[in-house]
Amino acid sequence: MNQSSMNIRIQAPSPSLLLPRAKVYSQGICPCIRAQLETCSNPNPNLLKASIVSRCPLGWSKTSSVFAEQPIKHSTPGAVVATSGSQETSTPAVIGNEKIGVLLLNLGGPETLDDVQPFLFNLFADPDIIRLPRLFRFLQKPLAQFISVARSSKSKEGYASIGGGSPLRRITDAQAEELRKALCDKNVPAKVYVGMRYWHPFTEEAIEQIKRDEISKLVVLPLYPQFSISTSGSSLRLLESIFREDEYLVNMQHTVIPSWYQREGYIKAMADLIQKELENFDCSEEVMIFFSAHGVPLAYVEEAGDPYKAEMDECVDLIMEELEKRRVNNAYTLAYQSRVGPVEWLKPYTDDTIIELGQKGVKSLLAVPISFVSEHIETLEEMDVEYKELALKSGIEKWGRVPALGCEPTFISDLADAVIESLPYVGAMAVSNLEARQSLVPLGSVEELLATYDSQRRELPPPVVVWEWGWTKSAETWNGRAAMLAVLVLLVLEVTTGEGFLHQWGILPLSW
Ligand SMILES: C=CC1=C(C)c2cc3[nH]c(cc4nc(cc5[nH]c(cc1n2)c(C)c5CCC(=O)O)C(CCC(=O)O)=C4C)c(C)c3C=C
Ligand SMILES: [Fe+2]
Repeated sequence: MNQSSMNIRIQAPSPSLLLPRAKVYSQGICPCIRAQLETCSNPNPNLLKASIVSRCPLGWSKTSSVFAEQPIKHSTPGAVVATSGSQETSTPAVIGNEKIGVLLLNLGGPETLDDVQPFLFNLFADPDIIRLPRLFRFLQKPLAQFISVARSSKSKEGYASIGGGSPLRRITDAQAEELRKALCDKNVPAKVYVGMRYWHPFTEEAIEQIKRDEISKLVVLPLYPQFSISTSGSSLRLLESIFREDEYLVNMQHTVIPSWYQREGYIKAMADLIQKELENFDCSEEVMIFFSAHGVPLAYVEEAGDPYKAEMDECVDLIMEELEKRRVNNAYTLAYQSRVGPVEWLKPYTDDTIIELGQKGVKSLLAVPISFVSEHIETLEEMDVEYKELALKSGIEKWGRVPALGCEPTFISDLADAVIESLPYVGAMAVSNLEARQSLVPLGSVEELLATYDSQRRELPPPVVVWEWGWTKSAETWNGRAAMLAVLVLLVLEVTTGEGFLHQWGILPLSW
């Protein structure tokens, strides 16, 4: 299922989070569809706009006109009453009667080595990372405990080598502050919050602060350029469950930006970084530009319909088009890194590709981390140490790496524009008045979005070792499941008691 097919689904609004489609506000409206829209009787023209724009045969892209027809009612320059400061202390930003908030969603990372195992537990306890068959959902936490304990020594080594913890919180906080300043400069004072999925500050903590600050309009912005069920999808699902159960939140005006990899500012910022890094090579035109994205298990894409790969391919094409406009015509390739466990992940794998490129005689490689906008363990350790070493062993003579975007000003300014452009789309989950509901455009929901990609929410082949022993498609029988259950119970007992026949026989893996 690709992005276009997602957009053409026009459904009755469900009482849920409101999702403007990223393409609507990033690409504007092309002349060839304007006529169609004018005659369109669809009650929710923005969804139609989005679908047509994404397939526009003219390849027409961004103009600033798309929202000119729908002025931001609450954004009155000069009506600024207060600006925001840090998450804990400041007065929320107010425009007119509205207090605007932006919630940045991210993964989170362990800040110390002691945090590594509980962080991994949170990650593996997420049903969007390991989705168990309904019958075995009760095993999610014991299994997460088992895997996190088994994997933590390997992970700790990685975090130790990058200074004893993840830099993610520090960088995300800095991005939040820069975004706040950029919004303020654009006359949209807002308070910016950080909500992490697996470590502090948890999404729940950010939401509590948002309530304390009495934010009245919230823009939810996952810090992942491309959408994946396992990243933005997981955070949005969590957020939706929090919203559904909370009287204040259910009535709060909000909107979500599900992905933004195609925004002009982001693409230009990536192209700037690549161009700058190419200058460090003697023969820059001979350098292979090597995009390396975090992988996901293949089943996410092939069975659950995760748009991640399609969005990644499109993102790389857009960056290369931008570079070509600047007369940078280097060869390029895309591969996927950081797989966990033995199931098949998106291919080609980064390590295999590096070896192949070396065999083909490529001498200079510029690695570009593409799925994430901060430095993290997988750029600082996996790319800068492991892949560099592999490349040099494989015959590549010169290795370079593009830094992650971090607080790069063009990028932050574009995020601020994305927030501002989404403001006309805010609406509440629980709008009882039908007329009011229809004025909220476009109406969508996390459920709708996820359902489009991940319609039956089937179990996914989990990315960890345990599953290889039996929870494969062919083993979806009662017998297979019963056998797995027995194995799992034994494993859980082994981990919790530290004793058992697997330890005695040396069968229990030492690391994951
Ligand atoms: C777009 C980015 C990411 C996708 C997609 C993603 C999927 C995914 N990840 C795991 C397992 C692990 N991820 C870990 C760390 C980690 N993952 C991402 C991003 C994506 N993950 C980031 C930025 C980080 C690093 C955070 C930091 O601390 O700096 C880890 C822990 C590290 C390790 O032990 O290797 C695991 C485990 C799965 C299974 C998955 C898809 C199903
Ligand atoms: Fe990951």
